[in-house]
Amino acid sequence: MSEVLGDLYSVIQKRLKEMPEQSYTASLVRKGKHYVARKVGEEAVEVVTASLAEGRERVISESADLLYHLLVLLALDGISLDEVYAELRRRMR
Ligand SMILES: N=c1c2ncn([C@@H]3O[C@H](COP(=O)(O)OP(=O)(O)OP(=O)(O)O)[C@@H](O)[C@H]3O)c2ncn1[C@@H]1O[C@H](COP(=O)(O)O)[C@@H](O)[C@H]1O
Repeated sequence: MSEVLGDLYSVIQKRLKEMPEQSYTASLVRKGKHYVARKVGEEAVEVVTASLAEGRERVISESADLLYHLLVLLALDGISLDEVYAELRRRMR
């Protein structure tokens, strides 16, 4: 699981560096950090809606969207996944 997130984060970092024309990540980031942050909020709401009313396949799909957009926001903030994992580890009891 964490390996998938780490691999995706690496791809996102590469897209931010190279900003290829056909990349969704690059097109998202060109719209600005406020736009990316708003997308994270929208995707979170979509997870909630799916969980309450749309069934497990939708929850899985919307959760993937949320994780992807969160990783883009973290990358824009220069926050590594290791920092987030370390915080989770610190809280673990
Ligand atoms: N994991 C994802 C991923 N998850 C979701 N999405 C995109 O997020 C969008 C979410 O759908 P929405 O309806 O909310 O948004 P939209 O209307 O398409 O777009 P907006 O105009 O609202 O931004 C879809 O366009 C999805 O394609 C993703 N786009 C890319 N990736 C991965 O990110 C990496 C880099 O991708 P590129 O930047 O496209 O090369 C690759 O490994 C991709 O597989």
